[in-house]
Amino acid sequence: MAVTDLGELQRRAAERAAARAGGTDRLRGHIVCDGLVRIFKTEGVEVVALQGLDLVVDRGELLAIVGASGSGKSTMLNILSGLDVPTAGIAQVAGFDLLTLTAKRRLRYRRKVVGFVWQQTGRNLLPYLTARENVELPMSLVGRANRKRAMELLEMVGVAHCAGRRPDQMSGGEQQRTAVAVAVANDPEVLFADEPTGELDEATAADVFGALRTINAELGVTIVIVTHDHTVADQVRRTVAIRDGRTASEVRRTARTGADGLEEIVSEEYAVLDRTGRMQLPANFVDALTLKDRVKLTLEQDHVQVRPGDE
Ligand SMILES: Nc1ncnc2c1ncn2[C@@H]1O[C@H](COP(=O)(O)OP(=O)(O)OP(=O)(O)O)[C@@H](O)[C@H]1O
Repeated sequence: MAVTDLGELQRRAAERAAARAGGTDRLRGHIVCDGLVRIFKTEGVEVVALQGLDLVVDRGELLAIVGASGSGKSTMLNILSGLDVPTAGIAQVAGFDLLTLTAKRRLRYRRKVVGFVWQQTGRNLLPYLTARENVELPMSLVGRANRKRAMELLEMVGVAHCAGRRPDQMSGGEQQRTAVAVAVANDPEVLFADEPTGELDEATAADVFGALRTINAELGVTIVIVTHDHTVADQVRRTVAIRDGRTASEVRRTARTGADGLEEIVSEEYAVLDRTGRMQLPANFVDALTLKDRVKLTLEQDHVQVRPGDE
């Protein structure tokens, strides 16, 4: 799918999301993490996996979260998916407070409010069911099997031709696109995808990202893709980087009309400023000027200047 479609798809996603929410004023903060802390204790040793992570995702957004191995991505996703409970902080998704969920509400949350796509295709699909039956299964779990809808969803993600095939008769990319259809079978408000393209080559991965973008635009589902693959930034409008259990920076891509009248995509890098005014400089900025220990700050009329401190 041409990346220049991104602006149009995002506009459509926002419209659908607003329709679902009952107005544009209710779009803010579909997912909210505030000062999220998760400490693991093993054999007397404490590991701080999340140390005050802040994140706000609006309704209808398609967002990627990137970070190196060990940065806390899985820990965050486990909390947001209701599998784990944070040590401290705020975690809310679609109005559900994930720190105080009862067992009953947790089940409802996991069955109806959120959908998942995992890296391992085996975790997404049952091997002895066809693609269509796989999509129908979560529907029947809530008593709403609907063959026509299952076919529509398979069509939306571009794998209608696989409806009658079992996973072992499909390619890795087709399986993951089917997994996207399964994940939205019960019309969830939020979809979490954990390394959905981790086992695929680049071209096949692009098809899966295309399927996620279409679902985002057509159904207005808020989508969070978690990955260590930085090329995902080319596939979405907003990419948030996590470092050491904190949100460190983000890249936003916006469509602009250039001087030649053609739409162009512009990428801009942002740092996340927390409530106490802390921010982290991107590693490449620090390296480029060999900044260390102390930097000199000057407040200008409309910006803040950061210089090496030893000048
Ligand atoms: N159950 C656990 N017990 C102890 N430490 C843990 C546990 N889960 C995660 N950690 C630690 O927390 C930190 C963050 O881990 P996490 O799995 O969230 O990172 P990640 O970004 O998802 O990495 P990867 O991309 O390799 O999956 C790591 O230092 C990890 O060793």
